[in-house]
Amino acid sequence: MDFPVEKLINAASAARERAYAPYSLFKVGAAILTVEGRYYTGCNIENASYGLSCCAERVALFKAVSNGERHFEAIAITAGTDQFCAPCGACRQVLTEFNPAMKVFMANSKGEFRMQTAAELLPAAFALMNLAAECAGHEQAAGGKTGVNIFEPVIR
Ligand SMILES: O=c1ccn([C@H]2C[C@H](O)[C@@H](CO)O2)c(=O)[nH]1
Repeated sequence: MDFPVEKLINAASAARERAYAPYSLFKVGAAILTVEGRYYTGCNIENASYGLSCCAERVALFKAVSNGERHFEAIAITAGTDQFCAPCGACRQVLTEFNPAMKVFMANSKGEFRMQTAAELLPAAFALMNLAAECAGHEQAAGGKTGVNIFEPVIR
């Protein structure tokens, strides 16, 4: 490992302290690391309208993307429990969008972890290429003027 996993897990643990989880009382923290070595953290943020709650992983990733980041190396997740905290299906999809090879460190309260890549956690993910046929139709309808190259990944 060419980066300190402990540091990433510690950042996730610190972010967890700021979780807003008055409904589930289940606090989660996440920390995502860019390929250039920058860290962004997130915690889960719940809502009285339960379904609007957002997971720690997506908060961390969206903070990073909105700050101009697109290239991610790894993410750590902890719920401060004995179990290694695994990302939910929605978060797996969102992580995979930016890097299927992203290392996902699922940590427990002791700082121990299990690691799998985003692609291992979400095989056969829905992706940009699945939109290709549909996008091609739009491109044709627009007379080839949408400027969207559907055959180039958006993020690389
Ligand atoms: O990986 C996970 C799993 C769950 N949660 C949040 C969603 C909800 O606020 C609470 C209970 O599911 O934990 C996360 O933030 N990340």
